[in-house]
Amino acid sequence: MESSTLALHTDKYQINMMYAHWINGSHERKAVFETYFRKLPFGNGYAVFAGLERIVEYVRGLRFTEADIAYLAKQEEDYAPAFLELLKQFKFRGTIHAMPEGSLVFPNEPLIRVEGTIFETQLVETALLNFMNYQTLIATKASRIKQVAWNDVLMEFGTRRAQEADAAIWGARAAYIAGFDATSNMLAGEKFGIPTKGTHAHSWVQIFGSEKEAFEVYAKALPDQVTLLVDTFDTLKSGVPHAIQTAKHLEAQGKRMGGIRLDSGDLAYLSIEARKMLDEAGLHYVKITASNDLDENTIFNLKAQGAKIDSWGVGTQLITASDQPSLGGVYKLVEREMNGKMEPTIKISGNPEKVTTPGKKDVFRIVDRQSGKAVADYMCFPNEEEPRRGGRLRLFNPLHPYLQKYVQNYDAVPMLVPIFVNGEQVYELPTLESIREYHKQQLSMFWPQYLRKLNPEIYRVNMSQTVWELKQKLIADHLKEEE
Ligand SMILES: Nc1ncnc2c1ncn2[C@@H]1O[C@H](COP(=O)(O)OP(=O)(O)OP(=O)(O)O)[C@@H](O)[C@H]1O
Ligand SMILES: O=P(O)(O)OC[C@H]1O[C@H](OP(=O)(O)OP(=O)(O)O)[C@H](O)[C@@H]1O
Ligand SMILES: O=C(O)c1cccnc1
Repeated sequence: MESSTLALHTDKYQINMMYAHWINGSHERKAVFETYFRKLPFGNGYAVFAGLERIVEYVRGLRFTEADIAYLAKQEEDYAPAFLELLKQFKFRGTIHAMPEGSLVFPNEPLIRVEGTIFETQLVETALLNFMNYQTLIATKASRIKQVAWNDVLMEFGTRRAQEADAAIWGARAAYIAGFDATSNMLAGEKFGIPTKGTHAHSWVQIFGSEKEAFEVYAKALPDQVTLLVDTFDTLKSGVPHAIQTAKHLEAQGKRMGGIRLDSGDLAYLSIEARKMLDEAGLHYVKITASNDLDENTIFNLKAQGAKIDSWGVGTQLITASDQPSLGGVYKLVEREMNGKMEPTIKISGNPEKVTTPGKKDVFRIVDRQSGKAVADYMCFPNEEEPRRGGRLRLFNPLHPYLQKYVQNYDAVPMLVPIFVNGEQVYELPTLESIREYHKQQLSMFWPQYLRKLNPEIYRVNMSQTVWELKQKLIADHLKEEE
């Protein structure tokens, strides 16, 4: 999909608010929004931030086409022609900061910060959340799978089960960021340069008179990359013996068969038996691939059972993040222009978790210089000097003040980097390979207790005393107003 056609990829209420602001004359007022999520997905200890490349493409191409304008005019008679004329001229002129893709990220810290007129900042909310929430979710799921698969080969096979084409393609990219090695989706391969891999389907075997013939024909056509699916009839009695025969024929031509794929039955038992048969035939180099509704739990269990599987094809469970199919990232107003001056703003809620943290904030990752490990993420206002100077920092939990800790001798790594400044893109999009590399480095900066899949330790995300006090003050002001 062309990014320039995405201007209407927004909720109607955004356009209505833009219109009402325009009618009211308030559309040029400045605003600052921050995106964050409140709860980590899958009970994981971290999330893997993804979606920025798509966001950059979207913002760069954000224009209303003639067709968009005509559609809006037809949709709402209320929209005045002069408003539609303004939309025709629309270009995003704001400033965006975001975490780099592949960053490990945590609840309640800004991942993207958008500054600009209320007109433009309101418009982009829906699409930004759509891209960030999906891609971050899939990258996080993929990261959990990578954790259990270690150095085995991981192939993303999800396209047929993905929630439509964009999800398949951007999901394949998110999985690759988090450590998958390849995708079966050729368009994702072409678009992003992700390595592609594939075996063959049951239909390949079924269309021939025999499994043996099917294997031979396939190996003849693709002698340098053949992985044969051995479970169409009977894995151990027919599939593996036929695959061994084909491998021997290839050997006679000086070629090596790549592997076999198991796609049903007890994958632990079958892989152990198949490995024995292959080894006995001297085919130590032939790899075993497994697929069939795999996820991090089945892979972990199969490994615990001693399965002899070298490579995993993972589809449905990954691409649909089936155990938690959405990430609840939100986009909240934290500062507004009032009488020509910027001031913090808060949203109060009956649910304490939903009370926002006012003011435009920076996020620093506090990294202990001695160990090189991350200690906490620290949110403070742009004018707060402490972390920038490397001064002694107090990390405290406002709800449990005795849980405090002082840190010094640290590096404060700014996590929100400038992407657009006054509408100009200032961020050079990294290559996918360097994003993967950066993600690996990120993982190495965390102690294992934050990374483990089951019951991970909670990593600290702290706010400065000043941020906390402002939040309390705005809550108190609000209560006074209510009296
Ligand atoms: N040894 C094992 N331990 C735990 N889970 C396994 C083991 N072997 C296979 N599985 C998983 O169990 C599930 C089996 O699903 P299912 O019963 O649908 O497969 P099947 O009947 O073998 O094959 P088919 O897909 O042809 O129906 C899959 O998710 C598979 O990955
Ligand atoms: O199981 P997933 O993790 O989604 O991996 C992709 C699956 O897609 C293919 O089968 P297909 O879906 O065509 O049929 P099947 O599942 O009935 O074998 C393949 O054989 C895998 O089993
Ligand atoms: O290449 C494969 O084996 C493959 C690709 C997509 C889905 N299932 C299997």
